[in-house]
This record gives sequence, structure tokens and C-alpha cells, in this order.
Amino acid sequence: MSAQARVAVLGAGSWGTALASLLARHGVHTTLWGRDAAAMRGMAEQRLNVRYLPHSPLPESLHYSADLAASVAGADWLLVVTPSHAFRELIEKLATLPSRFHGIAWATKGFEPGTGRFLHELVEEILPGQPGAVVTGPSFAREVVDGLPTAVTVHSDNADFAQTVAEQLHGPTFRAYTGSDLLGAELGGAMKNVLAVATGVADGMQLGLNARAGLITRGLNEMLRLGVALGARAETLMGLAGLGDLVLTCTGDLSRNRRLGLALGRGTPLKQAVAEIGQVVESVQTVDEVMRLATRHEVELPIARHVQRVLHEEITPAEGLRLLLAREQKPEYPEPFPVQ
Ligand SMILES: NC(=O)C1=CN([C@@H]2O[C@H](COP(=O)(O)OP(=O)(O)OC[C@H]3O[C@@H](n4cnc5c(N)ncnc54)[C@H](O)[C@@H]3O)[C@@H](O)[C@H]2O)C=CC1
Ligand SMILES: O=C(CO)COP(=O)(O)O
Repeated sequence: MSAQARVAVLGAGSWGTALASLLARHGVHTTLWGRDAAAMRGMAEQRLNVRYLPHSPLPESLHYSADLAASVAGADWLLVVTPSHAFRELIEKLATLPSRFHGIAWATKGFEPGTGRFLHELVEEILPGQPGAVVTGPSFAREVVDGLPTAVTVHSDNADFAQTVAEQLHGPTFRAYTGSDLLGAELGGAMKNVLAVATGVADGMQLGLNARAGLITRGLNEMLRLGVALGARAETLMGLAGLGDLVLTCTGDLSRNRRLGLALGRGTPLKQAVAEIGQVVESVQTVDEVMRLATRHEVELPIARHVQRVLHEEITPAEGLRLLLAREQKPEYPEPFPVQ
């Protein structure tokens, strides 16, 4: 790096903090922006995100701000890490700023609530011409901030921007690959959250390891069928953005979406389970957007559909299981395996 690269990470929850910490450790001039001024002051004083990552000291070189315009001014590129429900609002605010950044990446997983629109579509609409990239893959914030080995993938239509983002994230314990399938990468990251609820429910009901493996595999099949119908590349969904994150989130108890499923499977009411997790649980909104896309593209997604009915409290987890098991016998692949 000749001149020191400058990045603004927008969103100071667990994942934004972990990615900002990673960039700062890699020698990138990094500012972490959060909307809560008191929380950002506290982080600057204590070098700690007390609420979201209380056991992981943050690097001395990381900067903190609650001023969006000041954070973005002078940044070479931005990394948005808000929850999906706040994504449009933030991108619209960025569009009003005079700053001249050279690209916008996001690590948010989900769709625009209520429309099923992909996050890259929102960026294209609100900031036309701006290079965009998604950072996704199996990556629990806590493990990344503690320097445990992790691999992610950065997808963009703009190969130079994907390379810039990946190079700056890449380091001794963090591998960042690149790809050009924005839609597939976003779909995998969003859909695995819904499927993690299903495996969590099964584990919460103590249905055993066979059930877990069956759900993960049939869940991957749902991801592939919807993805390919939408124009995603199958290899994206068979890689870090799909299968990789699906396995992590369906099996790792650090996952909020899996923990929601576990709680539901043990009989905890939805509202209580979400409140006890106390952080973003993207599946609660994502499930409706996945089913909206599935309906629009006439793709049948039995697991996602039953997760939706459980999350809408139309059926209990036990009824969801009974209905899934009662489905007709059929070939594993009624159509050819969707690899082009
Ligand atoms: N935590 C993790 O391990 C990973 C999270 N992600 C994704 O990253 C996104 C963010 O998740 P987390 O950081 O984990 O959530 P979190 O629950 O730890 O924190 C959410 C943060 O978003 C902020 N926020 C909420 N509404 C906002 C708004 N309107 N404007 C600005 N900030 C707002 C909150 O103040 C809070 O700081 C989600 O889409 C999640 O799926 C992706 C990979 C890993
Ligand atoms: O996306 C994640 C890991 O890749 C985090 O998953 P949860 O949002 O379920 O905690």
C-alpha cells in the first residue's frame, strides 16, 4: 500500500466492530461509525465494544465516530454493516453527502423488508454508478475479532473493487476470496439464516443428528433451486457464501438464527426468544422475503415455508415437523442437478 488506505465502517454492532478491528489491524486507517454517540464515546475510551463484544479488546489504531458525514469524508471506500432493515435508510443518507468515495461494500445479510429486493439493487438505485460489493461467508464476529482463522468471499460486478476490498480484509488469519456473482452471494447469506432456524428447531426438539444433516442438505437444495431460478451461479451457493455459511449457522451455537430455532424447539414463545437473544436475528424478516421471491419465481421451498409458518406462529414447531415429514415420497432431484 503506498498511501494509507482509508475505510469507514458504518454500523457498530458485533459484525461492524469485528470487521473494523480487522481492517485497523491490517494497517488500514479505519473509522467505525455508529448512530449512538454515547456508545461510540464509550468504545473510544475503553477500546472495547462493551455491549456486543465485551471480551475482545479493540486495536489502538481504530477510530470511532457518531458523525456520519465526518466518518465518510476522505474514505476511499465504505463498508456498511447495519441490519438489513436499516440498509436503505443509510444508503439514502449517504446519497445526500458530498463525499467522493470510490465504492461501497456491505456485509449485511438479508433483503429489503417488504419488497424482497436485493441489497445490491438498492445500491444501484440510490447510488447509481457506484461500484458495489458484498462481503459474505461463514464468519462469526466473535471469532474474527479474536483472530481465529476465517474465510469469506467478496463478490462484485466490478473486479477491481472486489480486489481492493478483499486485499484490505485479507490477512494472516483472514482469507478473503473474490467472485463476480453478487446475487448468488447475497442469496446464500440471506437464506442460510432461515435454514438455521429449521435446524435449530430440530436440535431444540432433540430430533438427533440425522435430522440435522437431512435438514442442512435439503436446505442446500432449496437454496440451489431458488438461486438458479433467480440467475445465481450454483458454484457460488456451493461455496463459502452458500454451503459454507449454511453449515456454520446451522451447527454453531454462536448463531443468533440457530439459537432462535433452538429456543422455539424447546417451547419458548417467539417474542421472548427474540428478546432474550437481544441482537439482530435476520431470519425473522428474511423468511417473508425468501418466500416472496419463491412465489414470484414459482419455486417450492418446503423447509423455508414451514419456518415462515412457525415464525408467524401459525403452527407450532412440532406441527411444522409433522407436516414436513408427511410430504409425499419423491426423487431426491426431480429435475437435473442445477449445476450449469
Ligand atoms: N454478527 C455476526 O457474526 C455477523 C453478522 N452479519 C450480518 O451483519 C449485519 C449486522 O449484524 P450485527 O452487527 O451482528 O448486529 P448486532 O445486533 O450486533 O448490532 C446491530 C447494530 O446495528 C445498529 N443499527 C440498528 N439500526 C440502525 C440504523 N437505523 N442505523 C444505523 N445503525 C443501526 C445497532 O445500533 C447495532 O449497533 C446483519 O445483517 C447480520 O446478518 C454477517 C456476518 C456475521
Ligand atoms: O452470518 C453469520 C455468520 O456467518 C452470523 O449468523 P447469525 O446472524 O445467525 O448469528
